[in-house]
Amino acid sequence: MALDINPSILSADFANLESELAAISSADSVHVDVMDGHFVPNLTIGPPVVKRLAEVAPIPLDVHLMIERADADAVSYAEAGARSVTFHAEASSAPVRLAREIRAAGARAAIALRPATPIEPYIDLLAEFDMVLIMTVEPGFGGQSFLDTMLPKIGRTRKAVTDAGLDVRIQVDGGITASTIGRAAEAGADVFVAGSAVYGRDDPAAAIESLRRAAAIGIGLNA
Ligand SMILES: O=C(CO)[C@H](O)[C@H](O)COP(=O)(O)O
Ligand SMILES: [Fe+2]
Repeated sequence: MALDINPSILSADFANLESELAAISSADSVHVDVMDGHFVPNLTIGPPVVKRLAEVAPIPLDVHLMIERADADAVSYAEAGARSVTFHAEASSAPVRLAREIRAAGARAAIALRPATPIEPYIDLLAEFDMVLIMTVEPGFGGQSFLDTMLPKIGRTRKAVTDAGLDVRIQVDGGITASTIGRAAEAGADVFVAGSAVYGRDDPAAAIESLRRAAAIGIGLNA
């Protein structure tokens, strides 16, 4: 099973994003947190900045939308060049239609669940998605502690994906460090977002490698 490490630029230096992207070129994708100040109490960037990031990034963009107007605005991030566009289940009134629109615009579609949102209502929709994001903190800010209480939900999601024979990635986001990533991998996650555990370190490339090793150990591989 491939294990992807996606550093979050939420913890990067926003005045030097091009060099911050170059520093994580050994990662699988760069995680871009889009916040609108309504769905979450924080405000970041929008489509024009995402478009420029896609033009200069050495690796693909994994865009995580924490926006209220997901149904209206998500497609513009696919058009801006994101490889994958993740919208929140709580923000969409028509998640199947929106996933199809994102895919039709050329990106992968993913659905995110806040900690209090169960996976069960979405199990029958999984074939419409390329990835599910299980939030392991309340969305809005970097640097929070990993919620171990999300491990059973990761496990139930892995079981549903396996039982249905689907090729759907399971991403975790929030509080991922070399100490927590193994538990998330063991529970069934295979795409790991890490902000402060990469950009909060002196050597982001070394931090990515130690996350890779710890994730592999979590699923019993000797990396
Ligand atoms: O979506 C997010 C917050 O809502 C971020 O991607 C996440 O918090 C990354 O930061 P850290 O690894 O420091 O927890
Ligand atoms: Fe995120």
